Amino acid sequence: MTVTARTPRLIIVRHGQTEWSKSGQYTSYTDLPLTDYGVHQMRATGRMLVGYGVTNLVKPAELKVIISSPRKRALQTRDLLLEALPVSQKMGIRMEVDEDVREWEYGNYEGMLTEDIKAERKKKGLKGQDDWTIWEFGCENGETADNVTERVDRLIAKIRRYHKKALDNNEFCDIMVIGHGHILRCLAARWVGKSINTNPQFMLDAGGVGVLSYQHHNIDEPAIYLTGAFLVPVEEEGESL
Ligand SMILES: O=C(COP(=O)(O)O)[C@@H](O)[C@H](O)[C@H](O)[C@H](O)COP(=O)(O)O
Repeated sequence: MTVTARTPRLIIVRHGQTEWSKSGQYTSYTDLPLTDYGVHQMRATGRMLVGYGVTNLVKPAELKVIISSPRKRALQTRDLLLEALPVSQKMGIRMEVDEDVREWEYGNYEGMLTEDIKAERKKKGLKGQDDWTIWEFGCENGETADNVTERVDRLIAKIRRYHKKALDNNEFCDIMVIGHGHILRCLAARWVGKSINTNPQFMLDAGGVGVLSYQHHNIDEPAIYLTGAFLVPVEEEGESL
């Protein structure tokens, strides 16, 4: 009997807590490490996320690629997520670092809080004072929504190539992207073809995990999982527990 491999998934992980994710300061290129709590968070998340236990979301052999932001907080998160796995299981995972996963470039707003950005814009008489959002107005001397859309779409195209190959060959293919608050919310929006020029209204705390996939086992029907049923996939019904 041929087993149908589970529909490919994209696991998105925002890095664990940093001093600035805690305070709400915008952090793009500033290369902060995780706080002690952030380290604890991602170790605990790793034990839940990857392994061969019945409650693990991702089985190491099915995790084909991890694509990380080049920032220290993302790479540290990746290492902590995999820390409990034996080397032999880590070796089968392709590790990539991709500039397209770096955080939205905040330009003048690096290190600032939302309320300070609004005050600054008011002082300068810029559009979007009380109602500034990064989605609509972007950042002074930083990236616009269009800039970010271009690189997120390039990233999605790469992921879809891996996923399509797996679907064509009936192979399992989970991919994990480890990045940042804004870039991953953009990724989720673009995954289902939505514009990011308006706030996509997704929440993703530091240390948060989300799952994107495809409906009906069809690469042309990308979708976002709303529930945790992926923890006990129906495909595993026949497996001994
Ligand atoms: O800097 C951010 C994300 O980068 P990272 O910590 O590397 O994931 C932002 O998301 C900030 O955390 C920002 O302060 C936050 O988005 C506040 O937004 P809002 O609640 O809409 O004012």
